[in-house]
Amino acid sequence: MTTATPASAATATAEGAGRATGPSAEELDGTDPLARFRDRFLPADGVVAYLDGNSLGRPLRQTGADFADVVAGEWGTRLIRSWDERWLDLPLGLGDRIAASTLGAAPGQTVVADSTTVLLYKMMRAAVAARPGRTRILMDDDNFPTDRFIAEGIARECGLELQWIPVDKAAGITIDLIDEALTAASGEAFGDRVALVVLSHVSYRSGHLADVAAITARVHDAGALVLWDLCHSAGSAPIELDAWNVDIAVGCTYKYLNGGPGSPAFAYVASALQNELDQPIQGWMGASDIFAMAEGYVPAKGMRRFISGTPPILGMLPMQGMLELIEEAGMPAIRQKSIALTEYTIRIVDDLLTPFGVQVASPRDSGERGSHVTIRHPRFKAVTAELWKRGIIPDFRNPDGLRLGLSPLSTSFGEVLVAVEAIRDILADTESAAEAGPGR
Ligand SMILES: Cc1ncc(COP(=O)(O)O)c(C=O)c1O
Ligand SMILES: Nc1c(O)cccc1C(=O)C[C@H](N)C(=O)O
Repeated sequence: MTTATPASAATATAEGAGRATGPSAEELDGTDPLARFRDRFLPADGVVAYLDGNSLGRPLRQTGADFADVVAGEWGTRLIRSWDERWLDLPLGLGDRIAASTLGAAPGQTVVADSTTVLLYKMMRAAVAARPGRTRILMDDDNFPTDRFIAEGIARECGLELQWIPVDKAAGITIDLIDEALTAASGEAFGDRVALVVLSHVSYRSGHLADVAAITARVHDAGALVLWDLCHSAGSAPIELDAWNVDIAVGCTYKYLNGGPGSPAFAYVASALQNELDQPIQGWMGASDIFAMAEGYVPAKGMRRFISGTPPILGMLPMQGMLELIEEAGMPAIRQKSIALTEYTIRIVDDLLTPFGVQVASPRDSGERGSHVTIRHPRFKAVTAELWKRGIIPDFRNPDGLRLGLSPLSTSFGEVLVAVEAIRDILADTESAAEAGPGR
């Protein structure tokens, strides 16, 4: 049976908390201009607080019906004709829609295809080949494992060096760190050994938000290309790829774009660079004339060349519903809600959890923070397991980080309060159990 939605269940317990330093969860939910969107998501049985939309966004209520329509219509009735009628254009059409609503990018520069990992490989491999003679890839040492592993593989495959940028886990990636790394990679001119720099816009661990425009400009001063991983920012933080002069970006669609488990990723390549990049997985769907069945691969002009095989059309369905919500709400309002959620989270963590020795690992300045707040405590692995039993779902990241993921369109302030109060109670219980000693 489906119980109350997380938002309403959580709001009921919000009374009073946090009043000393700011509005309560109940007041914040009551005045939230985006509150109406919460009801557009499917309620989850037994879940009282879902704070993991930065790993897997929630499904929309409409998603089941959208699938049924496609199965009966485009697939079931139009059958193979749907490729000509809509599907062949979908990777680029949907890419343009993501670009307009969330990436600050003009049409013709974004494609939806493959997993994030595969697109990262294709883009990194193409980028290093476009800077012949340069021998290094630079990447921060706290980047997400898949980014690191792909770069390690490409370095091995192409005989390049992978130079790690050592990041301060709290301060994230800064312009000073980039300057130091590029200086260390200089031969005759600033950073002239570097082919490609790969960074994440929002750190999956700390939630630190990088200054993309400034860092990109610095990388360009060195004559290198930059690839930004947007997994943790697309749909939750403002992005202006064209204005920031970004070369290449890749992001997933199952977090804040709510595309569902394994939904295909997107890649952006600035127009001026597209025909210079040769991607390594040369499949027929990226060829200049798909149905010519010709001998020899000739890449399509523009973004189509980054497609390899048949695109996962069904996997592109749920995100289309979510893009409608994002278009309706607008990214400025989404960012405002994200900031309000993370500020409230930090306020009540300070109020309720610092007495237990919990530390905030995310930046305290909202201008430097994405949409999740990571808090640290040595007992958080066990605390997370207990929270999950109670229907409160954040996630744990080694060695001691509990991530509170706040999805602006689906998370309520009440959910945050319920979670933080539960963390306090569990820490208090385990502390008193420890004091009582063994045998209790
Ligand atoms: C920064 C970042 N890059 C990449 C990925 C994942 O890649 P894939 O979608 O291929 O699993 C994630 C999350 O899973 C991520 O957080
Ligand atoms: N992509 C994931 C998956 O397939 C299973 C479990 C979790 C994930 C995640 O998204 C992890 C996430 N990117 C992270 O930031 O840790």
